[in-house]
Amino acid sequence: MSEEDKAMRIVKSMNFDAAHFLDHDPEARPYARLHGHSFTMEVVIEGEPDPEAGWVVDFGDVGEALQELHEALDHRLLNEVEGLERPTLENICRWAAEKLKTRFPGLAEVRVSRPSIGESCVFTV
Ligand SMILES: Nc1nc2c(c(=O)[nH]1)N=C([C@H](O)[C@H](O)COP(=O)(O)OP(=O)(O)OP(=O)(O)O)CN2
Ligand SMILES: [Zn+2]
Repeated sequence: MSEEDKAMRIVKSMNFDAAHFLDHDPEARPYARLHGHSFTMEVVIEGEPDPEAGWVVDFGDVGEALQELHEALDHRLLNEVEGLERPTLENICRWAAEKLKTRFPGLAEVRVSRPSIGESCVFTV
């Protein structure tokens, strides 16, 4: 593998706690009832490090963008967040990718997990 084939990826994460319900199948599943989780969101940005700065993207800029998402999600009822009416892990990944991809053209993945119950989704953008 040549140097050009090697990709550099940076990862930044944030945690949030939120409530939701998934009521498309209210008869069969307990999660149609309102309940909450602790979530972790990770964003992966790929690119060549800028030769002067030595970084792909400043973690400070990624942190600012994640702080905006944190504000939109933390301690919210996710079903009430615009665009997240069916708040599965899959849809939270897509929602976050839509918010981030213009600002970070190198956005490669969004991962959202519920570490305490071992569930996660990885969206390759
Ligand atoms: N593919 C997906 N499947 C499920 C999702 C999802 O986002 N993507 N989400 C859920 C619910 O959020 C559910 O609350 C997850 O909890 P569960 O797996 O049931 O685990 P818990 O520990 O919270 O539930 P207990 O019943 O207390 O064990 C379901 N599926
Ligand atoms: Zn749930």
